[in-house]
Amino acid sequence: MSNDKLQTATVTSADINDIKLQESLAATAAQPVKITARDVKVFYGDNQAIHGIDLDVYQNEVVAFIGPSGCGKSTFLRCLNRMNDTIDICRVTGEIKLDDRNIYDPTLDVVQLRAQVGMVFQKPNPFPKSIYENIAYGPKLHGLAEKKSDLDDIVESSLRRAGLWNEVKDRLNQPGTGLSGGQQQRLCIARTIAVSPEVILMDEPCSALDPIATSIIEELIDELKQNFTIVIVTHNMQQAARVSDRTAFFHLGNLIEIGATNELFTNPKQKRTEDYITGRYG
Ligand SMILES: Nc1ncnc2c1ncn2[C@@H]1O[C@H](COP(=O)(O)OP(=O)(O)OP(=O)(O)O)[C@@H](O)[C@H]1O
Repeated sequence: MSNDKLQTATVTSADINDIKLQESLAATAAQPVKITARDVKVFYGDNQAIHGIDLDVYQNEVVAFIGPSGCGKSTFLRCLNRMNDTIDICRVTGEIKLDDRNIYDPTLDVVQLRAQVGMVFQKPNPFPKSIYENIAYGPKLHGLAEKKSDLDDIVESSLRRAGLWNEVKDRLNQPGTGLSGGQQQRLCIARTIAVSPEVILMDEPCSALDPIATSIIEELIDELKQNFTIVIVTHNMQQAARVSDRTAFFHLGNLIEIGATNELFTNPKQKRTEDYITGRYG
């Protein structure tokens, strides 16, 4: 929480200037809706963590979720690929659609959904396998490669797209866990990309990384949005300002405001948003 406070007070005009607002707004408006969430509520046992959220995510945009600790950012993010299913006491109501498909449809294949809507976690979590196998595992599971050469191609292209190929091409058989933290996180991004997702969810993907590794991931996010829709939870408002087209501010399980990132940071519509971004609470 104190971390929040440190970071909230210092979104500078330089950060804001980094945002290509006009481009991103035009791009966003022109894109179809990829994810539709309506009246989403989440309960952990008797405790309601999310209170009826409505939100659209457009194709090929980057949306950042910000808000104080415990406001429900991760909980809502995990709804988008049914990761909350893995928590016994968690119950989700409302409707979430990926394109036109209700992802809570009981006949839906959840493993397939999580390939379509991949996830990168706070702490890099490579499998205890080689770099090659970390990437190849998903495509093998989903039957995406018929021959070894197809698999090799997927491994190479995924590592290239995650900006890691040149650093690991000569050590593909070494353990993924032997890479640096930033490299491990890019390996996890490559692993996500390898099964051809449409959406990538990132839950504080840089919080365990140093500033250099963080800036590499942020640049990568900018490239990935050419091909993917990205939703990122971040505690770091400068990061939200740098990487996202739109920002959603959450508070106490409610979505208070969502808008173009520089609008939200420079001219928030809600008092609670303003108080948060100016560091009045964290
Ligand atoms: N597995 C769980 N079991 C029970 N309650 C949970 C669980 N995960 C989250 N919660 C509760 O749900 C609420 C929202 O938590 P969540 O982690 O989604 O917030 P957050 O905004 O992502 O927080 P942070 O920024 O600290 O990660 C909190 O009250 C939290 O205690």
